[in-house]
Amino acid sequence: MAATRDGVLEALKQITDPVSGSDIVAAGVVRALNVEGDEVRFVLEIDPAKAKTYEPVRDAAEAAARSAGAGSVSAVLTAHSAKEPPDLKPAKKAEPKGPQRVPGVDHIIAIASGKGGVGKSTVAANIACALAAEGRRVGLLDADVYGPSQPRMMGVSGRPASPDGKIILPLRNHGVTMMSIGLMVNEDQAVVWRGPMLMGALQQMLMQVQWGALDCLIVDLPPGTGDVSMTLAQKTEVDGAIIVSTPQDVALLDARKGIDMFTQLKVPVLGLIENMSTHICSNCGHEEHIFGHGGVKAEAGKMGVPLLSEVPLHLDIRVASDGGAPIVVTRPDSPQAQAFRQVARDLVSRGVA
Ligand SMILES: Nc1ncnc2c1ncn2[C@@H]1O[C@H](COP(=O)(O)OP(=O)(O)OP(=O)(O)O)[C@@H](O)[C@H]1O
Repeated sequence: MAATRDGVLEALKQITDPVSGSDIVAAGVVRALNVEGDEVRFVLEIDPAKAKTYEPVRDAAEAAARSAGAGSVSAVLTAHSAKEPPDLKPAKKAEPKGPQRVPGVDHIIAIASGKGGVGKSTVAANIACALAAEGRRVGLLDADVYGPSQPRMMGVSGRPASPDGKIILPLRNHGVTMMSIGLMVNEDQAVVWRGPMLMGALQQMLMQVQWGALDCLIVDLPPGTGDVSMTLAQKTEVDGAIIVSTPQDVALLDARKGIDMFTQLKVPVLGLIENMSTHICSNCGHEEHIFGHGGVKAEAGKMGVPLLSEVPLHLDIRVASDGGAPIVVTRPDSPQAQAFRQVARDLVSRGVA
């Protein structure tokens, strides 16, 4: 008669496992039982240290299989592995990830301000162009959803192409690769974004724009300490933040809030830039401290952050920005441009850009 799998198993169950005391099937010693016609093969998986003890068990198992109708029996003693069996369950859902790097981008520097109108975008555009002048591969992301001004300042327009509907091709001018939320909406369209839309747009501009290999990506944030700044710091590894402030008391108070926010978000504050520090008359060169002088420096000292630069209020800076080429590009050797170029050199020498 031909052996059956159940018949062989029944016969093997009559043999006691010397280690556990139960039968060798229940003890999990019998593995890979294969019955084909009158040929029976199985493995006895055992602790290798007990091989001698199991010799008679194997003989008994072979005899039992024969008694169940097997013509030829092959019973092999193998060592059970110490390794856990592979876990074939679907992989657990990934834990929420911490801040991520943008592929290809070595450093990210956020340019922030506590309040609007202090010249944050002017500073961002000039620092980006100044870094490019230092030979760095630079990107500029205009994330100022409430008033995207980089297309105007950097002299770019037109909608960015997206050949496959997923990757967005950035634009380029003055040696800077750039992308602005302003290029995705109509220029005069008041952008009323809700929190989740803001975060989605920011993520899209960071991750879906083909930035290429960059030494540094400058992010021009909206003023204040809102959703965009928080999202950027929480989702992306930001190497540092630069806070722009005018010498006015109110601007300084707000700058302090900005510094606190970045400190809480564990983003190093690289320093403060005092913009519109002194007014230099474009006619006679006379210098006037319209908003007072020394306040930002004193505040920076108190907070233990460096004052990176004091940028004067100068007509040329505004005219250049409004004309689509920052002063660092139009008059690179002017003292006004040097105020930005010095910051760029400083960032490069600190290894953050
Ligand atoms: N140092 C400066 N000298 C002369 N004009 C300046 C200077 N800095 C900025 N401006 C001008 O001030 C205006 C506001 O600057 P900018 O748009 O950079 O400010 P912002 O802080 O980015 O404003 P927003 O809050 O709207 O984003 C612009 O017209 C700009 O050209």
